[in-house]
Amino acid sequence: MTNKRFYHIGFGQDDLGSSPPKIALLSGDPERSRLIAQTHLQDVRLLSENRGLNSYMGYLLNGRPILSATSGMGAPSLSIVVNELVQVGIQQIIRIGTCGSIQAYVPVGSIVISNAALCRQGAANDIAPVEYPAAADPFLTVALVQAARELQVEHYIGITASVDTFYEGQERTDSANPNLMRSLHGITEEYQRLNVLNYEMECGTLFKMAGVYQFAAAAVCGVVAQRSVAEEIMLSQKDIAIKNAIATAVHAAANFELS
Ligand SMILES: O=P(O)(O)O[C@H]1O[C@H](CO)[C@@H](O)[C@H]1O
Ligand SMILES: O=c1cc[nH]c(=O)[nH]1
Repeated sequence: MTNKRFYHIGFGQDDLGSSPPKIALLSGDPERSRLIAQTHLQDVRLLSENRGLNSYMGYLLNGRPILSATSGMGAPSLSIVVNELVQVGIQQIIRIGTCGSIQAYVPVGSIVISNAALCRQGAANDIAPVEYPAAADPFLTVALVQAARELQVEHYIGITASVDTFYEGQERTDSANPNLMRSLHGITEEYQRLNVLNYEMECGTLFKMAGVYQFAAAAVCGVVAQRSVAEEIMLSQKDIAIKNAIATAVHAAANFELS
């Protein structure tokens, strides 16, 4: 054990006690990390609030120790947090995110469980070659699917497009930049035809890191936008989408057989 406190996440192994967690729930939004800790964990302890990367330690109902941590938005921030989480002993990471559906049959409010990612992310290229697969851990992913079934949460399993920008990279034109590069015009339709389910901004890099670092990663995202209809976030259904994603991930984390 080392008492090193990691520069970005703001805590170290010594802060995790004698039975440290091996599994982490990782949200983009610090408010989501707090919500998870407050509503789903027992004996919660705030570990750090450094740079908005809030981290909490607590216990699931079955007594399993767990972290609720924050990646921030996008792959560069996620890559720093994940690197440091692995250094404090984390071996399984479930990303709990939000996403935009690009398939008409995947509605707002439902969840997407990613079995792999189309990784169009610069940070991932510092970790592995562009051709390196961005694949979710099959066992952790099955645990998510099982959890969604048991909780009767409407869920879809498939490929997620992970990109670096919310606006240009996801072909949004109703923004400060209406001048999309030619290469991005029609990209959403192309992905639809390739059976990609959704857009978000972290899974691809997370999955590649898992392959290289040898930890298990999976992802569940609540659908908060329906891109076949509109560019906007459907705020009226954001809370239910997130609630569904959190409940599914927490259930899976409790039932997953730890190595
Ligand atoms: O809700 P989170 O987990 O942040 O995930 C999604 O939301 C952010 C964009 O709004 C990006 O980080 C994207 O991946
Ligand atoms: O459309 C969306 C919604 C959430 N997160 C994204 O990256 N895109």
